[in-house]
Amino acid sequence: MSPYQRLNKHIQTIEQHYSNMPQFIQAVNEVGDDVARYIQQSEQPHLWRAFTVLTEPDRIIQFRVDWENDNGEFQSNRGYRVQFNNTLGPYKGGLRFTPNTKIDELMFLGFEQTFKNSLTGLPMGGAKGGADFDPKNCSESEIRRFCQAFMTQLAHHIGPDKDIPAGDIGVGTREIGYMFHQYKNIENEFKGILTGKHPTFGGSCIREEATGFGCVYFSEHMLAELGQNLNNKVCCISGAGNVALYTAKKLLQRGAKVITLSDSRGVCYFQDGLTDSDLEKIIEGRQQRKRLSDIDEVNGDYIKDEKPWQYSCDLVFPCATQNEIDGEDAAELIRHQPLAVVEGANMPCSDSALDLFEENDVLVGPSKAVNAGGVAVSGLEISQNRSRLSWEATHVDERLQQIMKQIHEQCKQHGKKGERIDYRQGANIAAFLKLSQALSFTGLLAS
Ligand SMILES: NC(=O)C1=CN([C@@H]2O[C@H](COP(=O)(O)OP(=O)(O)OC[C@H]3O[C@@H](n4cnc5c(N)ncnc54)[C@H](OP(=O)(O)O)[C@@H]3O)[C@@H](O)[C@H]2O)C=CC1
Ligand SMILES: O=C(O)CCC(=O)C(=O)O
Repeated sequence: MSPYQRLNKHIQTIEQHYSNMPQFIQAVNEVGDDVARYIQQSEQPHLWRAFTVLTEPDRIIQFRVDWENDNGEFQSNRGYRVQFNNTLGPYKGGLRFTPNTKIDELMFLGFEQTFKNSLTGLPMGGAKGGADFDPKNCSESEIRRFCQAFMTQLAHHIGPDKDIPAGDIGVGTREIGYMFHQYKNIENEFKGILTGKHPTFGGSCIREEATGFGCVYFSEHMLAELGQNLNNKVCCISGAGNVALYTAKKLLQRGAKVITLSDSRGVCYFQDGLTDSDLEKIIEGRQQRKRLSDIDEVNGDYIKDEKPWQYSCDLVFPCATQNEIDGEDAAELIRHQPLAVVEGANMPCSDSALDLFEENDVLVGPSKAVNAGGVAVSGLEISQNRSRLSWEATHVDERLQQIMKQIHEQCKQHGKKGERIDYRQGANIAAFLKLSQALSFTGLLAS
């Protein structure tokens, strides 16, 4: 059997074994296509074994989270941590609190995180976790009690040399603060067991902004390859959370025009462009846990049940959630011939959307490269915690810019297809080669 056939057989095994995990299979297939082609073209058959290791999680942890609501009633939720792969360093990746959080989602995110973290060049393995908890329907005290109960269980499984979680959807600086405090209470130790902490107690400057800022830095490198820049570019952003808002902030600083933000209920359209003052109000509203539709006095029109993909724009920044651009949305976007889709969220484009973008020559910046700035600054937070230092914001931002530049370089190096750069292939192969090289020294690849 050729290595290519063995690899395909392995993908089939994954599809059978994890048949109830469509998002995980989607992510594995997406990387697997590029890896299989690379193995065949480079005639390095031994590498297929690395892919089999990298597609099985090291560990899946599930626990019950019991917490008390404001009526004094006990509630139970499911908490998870998928420790996907620690070849390059301690497990690292965010925690997500949404009512729909399930293992499938965390498996795909842990798998992607392993590849993403490898691209940063920092010593971090990949993981993802969370709970099927809905902070939107809870009071602040209930959220705090949930975070404490969640950490009481998670604390058994994490540590500065073991696994260092951070935030993701539904988990921001405030929730990280509640969980960090609980860990201290349990262990009586001030340890860097979470990143995304507030800078007053060990968090890194710029971590909150890092994912969004990093997306924009990456998009600037993509545009530079086309001899263009961000000035006056019309941009559609989805989402109105951490990634979306700091993407918007940096885009405004660069002279771009942002015409949309959105949430799970609709889109806010800014015909004349989002202003700094609109953005400040939205960031403030978010801190008060307000919905986008409830934030008054901004110059945008909120349109219920609509997505941002109907508007003509130069750049598309999906920054909300996975598979938020399906084939139909992609067809709608293509009508306006955008220059690029820059994936701020993890895996925001469905397979059919990606196929359509490729057929129509729309560049796609893949999430594992584009949004790696967040986890990269988390990596810098770990370094600061280890050395008991706090770096200035300008220093962290410079490091972030360097890291995004070198991620773009890796995509370019491994993604060249004639005159064009296939960023997805570039990111997948660069990450795979780094991981497989490290794995080759562990003895696990011996055949
Ligand atoms: N935070 C980080 O540092 C990083 C985040 N990411 C990824 O970026 C994406 C956004 O995360 P983040 O900004 O942190 O999360 P937040 O919780 O801060 O914001 C999420 C935003 O997305 C919207 N949203 C969530 N689900 C849906 C949906 N099904 N349809 C439409 N909109 C939706 C939310 O709207 P609503 O309020 O209505 O639910 C909200 O506006 C995720 O894919 C995450 O994994 C990637 C790298 C790092
Ligand atoms: O900062 C981190 O550790 C997590 C970031 C994250 O969850 C992601 O990159 O998707």
